[in-house]
Amino acid sequence: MTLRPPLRIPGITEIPPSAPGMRIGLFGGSFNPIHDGHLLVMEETLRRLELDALWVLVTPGNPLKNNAGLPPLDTRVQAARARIAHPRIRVTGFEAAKGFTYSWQTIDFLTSTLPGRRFVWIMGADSLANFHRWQRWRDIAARVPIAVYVRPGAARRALASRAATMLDYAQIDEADAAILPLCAPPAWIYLQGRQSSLSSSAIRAAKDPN
Ligand SMILES: Nc1ncnc2c1ncn2[C@@H]1O[C@H](COP(=O)(O)OP(=O)(O)OP(=O)(O)O)[C@@H](O)[C@H]1O
Ligand SMILES: O=C(O)c1ccc[n+]([C@@H]2O[C@H](COP(=O)([O-])O)[C@@H](O)[C@H]2O)c1
Repeated sequence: MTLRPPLRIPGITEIPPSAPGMRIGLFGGSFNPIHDGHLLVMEETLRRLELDALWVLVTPGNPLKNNAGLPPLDTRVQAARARIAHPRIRVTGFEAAKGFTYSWQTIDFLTSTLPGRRFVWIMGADSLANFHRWQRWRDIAARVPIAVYVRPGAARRALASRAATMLDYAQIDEADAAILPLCAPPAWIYLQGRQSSLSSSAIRAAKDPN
């Protein structure tokens, strides 16, 4: 297992409270910076998957991205908290405290140490398009249901992707979104709905055109 040096920051890297039976969405991201597209995905998945909680997992660094220039974890966590005013959403950087690099590590840890929770991994359609490049992506799909939210410009690539094709048999109907957290994995859903064309990279480029 690849580990980073653990980074514990009080108030930033704790795991949110939970109880058996809770339906908990896990929404990982760099959030550099957080924007309304992220908030849209959170609102829609909370409502349509009938989640009790949504944990925003601010990553210490996406292993497939060049993370030079990525602001510190606590800066991104605090900025996300400042933008989110929802009683069921918690923002945490706990992956850093565990030294995790890959999402399978996070999912393996949460599902084994917090039994009985109904975890669902949430991602935008652009992430599904690259999901087959994630380390142990098949293990992730075998461990938790996955909700994919539509993103402008990514739909075709996402639905034709290697992961979507290989998991075709496990896709459930959009109308059944509310039962996704109860489904035995592999199970995934593609959610259409309100869309946002915002991206963190466009926001960064607008701020610093050089
Ligand atoms: N506008 C959007 N619509 C749907 N999903 C989104 C949108 N923006 C981000 N996401 C999803 O949110 C998660 C976190 O994304 P991330 O923090 O990398 O933002 P980003 O805007 O994609 O950043 P960047 O442009 O730097 O790649 C990912 O699963 C991504 O697919
Ligand atoms: O585990 C992997 O191999 C992996 C590869 C790419 C992205 N991820 C995770 O996907 C989430 C979205 O990342 P990002 O940078 O697109 O916001 C975040 O939680 C990353 O850690 C995970």
